[in-house]
Amino acid sequence: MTRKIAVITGAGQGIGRAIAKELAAAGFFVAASDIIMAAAQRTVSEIHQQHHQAAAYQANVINQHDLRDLVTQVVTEHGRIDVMVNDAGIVKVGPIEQITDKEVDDLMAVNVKGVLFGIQAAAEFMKKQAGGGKIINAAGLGAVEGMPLLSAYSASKFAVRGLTQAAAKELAPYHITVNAYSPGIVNSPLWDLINAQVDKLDQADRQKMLEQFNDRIALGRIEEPEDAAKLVTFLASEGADYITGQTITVDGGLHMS
Ligand SMILES: NC(=O)c1ccc[n+]([C@@H]2O[C@H](COP(=O)([O-])OP(=O)(O)OC[C@H]3O[C@@H](n4cnc5c(N)ncnc54)[C@H](O)[C@@H]3O)[C@@H](O)[C@H]2O)c1
Repeated sequence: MTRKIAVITGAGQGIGRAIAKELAAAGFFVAASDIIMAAAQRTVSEIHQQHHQAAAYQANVINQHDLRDLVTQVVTEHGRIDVMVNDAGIVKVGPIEQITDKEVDDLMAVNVKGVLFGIQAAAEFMKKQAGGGKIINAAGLGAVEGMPLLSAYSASKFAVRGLTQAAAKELAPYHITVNAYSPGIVNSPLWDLINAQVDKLDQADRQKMLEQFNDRIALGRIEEPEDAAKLVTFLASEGADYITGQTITVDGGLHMS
């Protein structure tokens, strides 16, 4: 059987890195991309140390042509693309009245346009190949529940749900499934960044922020990147062939639908 090919954005650290390693361990060739090439290369070294297959690529997801070039290069080198994981994302914490025009633009560019451009780049090739493909997007708690002090971030993640549903309907005739994974509070550099931003808030806002998370994780522990990566690996597998348009929560019971 030929090896399946997976492309991952934001693979340099955190959840994206865990996804890259899990998919490689599951037998995929992994194209690990990140805006920071050295970070993508570190992930690839770790995959090679485990005797699995991967290569590093540089791509900034806010640029449509970067994602087109990335997927084109992978398809040129490996003949196809079976899975596209649009993981890259950023966050901004703060009171709604203080969010700047630029911060909103940055959030929307990475979290929304980055996912849209990734879907476009993958769909172009998946439509033409036998067997279609699987597109998997990063959502998050902010995609299922609007959160105070994370308003623009929540808006960007709600948009990912909308994109996931629209693309799933549009691409279904081509045997392409589109789903999203929705982690909770993950032990990753992004969460460290949220904590650093929370520390700068005034006392009342800090309290508001912490109350929405504290004691809410039913399983009683913070999420590890591997917890989310295992869901993505399932969504990338044949076991998920009949699942599309879904935003699936993996958060230890933080949000219950
Ligand atoms: N950490 C959490 O608690 C959490 C919770 C829910 C959802 N998420 C989502 O999961 C995804 C990954 O989160 P994480 O915690 O691993 O974040 P992270 O900050 O640890 O890692 C994100 C990676 O994306 C890369 N990146 C950032 N901007 C980019 C760009 N423009 N182009 C390409 N790469 C870029 C970074 O270099 C980094 O390697 C994000 O979409 C995030 O919103 C995270």
